[in-house]
Amino acid sequence: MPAMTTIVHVHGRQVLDSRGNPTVEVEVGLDSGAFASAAVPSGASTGEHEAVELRDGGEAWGGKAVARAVDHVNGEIADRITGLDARDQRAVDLAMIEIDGTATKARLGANAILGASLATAKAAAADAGVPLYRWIGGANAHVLPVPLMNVVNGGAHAQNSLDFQEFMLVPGGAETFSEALRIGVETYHALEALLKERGLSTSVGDEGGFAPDLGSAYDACAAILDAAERAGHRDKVAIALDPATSELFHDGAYVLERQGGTLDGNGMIDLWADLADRFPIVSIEDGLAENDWATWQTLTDRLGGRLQLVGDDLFVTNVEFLRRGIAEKVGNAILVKVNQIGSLSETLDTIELAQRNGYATIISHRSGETEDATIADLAVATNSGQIKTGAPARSDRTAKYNQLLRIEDQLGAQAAFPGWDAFPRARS
Ligand SMILES: C=C(OP(=O)(O)O)C(=O)O
Ligand SMILES: [Mg+2]
Repeated sequence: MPAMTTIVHVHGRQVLDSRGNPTVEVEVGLDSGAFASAAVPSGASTGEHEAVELRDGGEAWGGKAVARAVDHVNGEIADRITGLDARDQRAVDLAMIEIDGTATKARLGANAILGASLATAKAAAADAGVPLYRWIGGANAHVLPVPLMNVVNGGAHAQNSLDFQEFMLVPGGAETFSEALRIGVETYHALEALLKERGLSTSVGDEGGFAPDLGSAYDACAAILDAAERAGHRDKVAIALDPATSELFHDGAYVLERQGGTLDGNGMIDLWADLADRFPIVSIEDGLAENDWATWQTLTDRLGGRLQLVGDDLFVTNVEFLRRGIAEKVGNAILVKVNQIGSLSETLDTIELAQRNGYATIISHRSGETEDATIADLAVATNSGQIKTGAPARSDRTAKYNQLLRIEDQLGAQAAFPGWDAFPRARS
């Protein structure tokens, strides 16, 4: 007899993401009547080795590749997973991976597979009558993440004078998630006032952070600290950077086009060391390019004892790349983006491998997002302790922050918040 959690309905459609580009949304319905949908995010500064999404640049409605992904959801994927038990997440994910038949999900599309994968988990949670974080994480899911809030944007996410992509505020001195969020928004608002006073632009980049024409990374870090000071939170915040340097790496050199100048790998390491000497920096993501593994080793050797060094493009949420990183002592943390690998089960495998090997895990959005807040639940489910989901403004980003506020409220006294403990290397 089929279980009440048998998948009886799978339907995909196009919806818009935060950049106004079409993306995939998938609905999954179960025999019990439980029902859920999930929408898939999309990056701009994508890693070369990410799972392949079927996506066209900017062609709203009728974008041919997204339409193909949707057709695959409504055709092959629906045919294959209808009749499976939604509680068997791995079986559902493996079935889709198998019929795709490629190493990178390029045939059916990582966006088609991920939409069905996440909607399956949400439908199963709905059927069980438990929150998604509890369904995915089980009895011990209780740690709210420290938010790495991207308040100054540059690089591929903005058209300003900053070569580096993200300057994030880290309110690790808070006692709770909601206090951290309050520190974040008050500093964000103070930063806006400060930029206005200096005659700088307060228009924003893709993730809602301001995109002013600041002169350099030094000026961006100083402006964030000035804003924190003005908001009365200077003693409770630190800074995290994501320079996304794969975007800057050309012919073996790092080309800082907007600021002028070119650095080699060791020059980049010197720059990070100098910035970390001058500012309270706790984390640097993609401080070197995705294929510059040898220099990454030097970076980790030099700065890994005192900084969180995060692989995003470097590891692409993929156990194979992370295994290499662990073996070669490269990096000490991994950015986790569900659409880089394309299924929930594989994402959980990567997180588990990282946690077992002492690598910190930061659950992350993409620069192209939707109102889907699954990553908020995923952060609590895995007790990751850190989340990266943009500025505390614009509803594609606040959807995640608001979901974390709900979870904190639901957990009540059970909710834990790691604060600076989430950054053990930066504390030593
Ligand atoms: C969120 C990021 O940007 P994107 O989604 O464009 O890769 C990132 O590089 O960490
Ligand atoms: Mg990144």
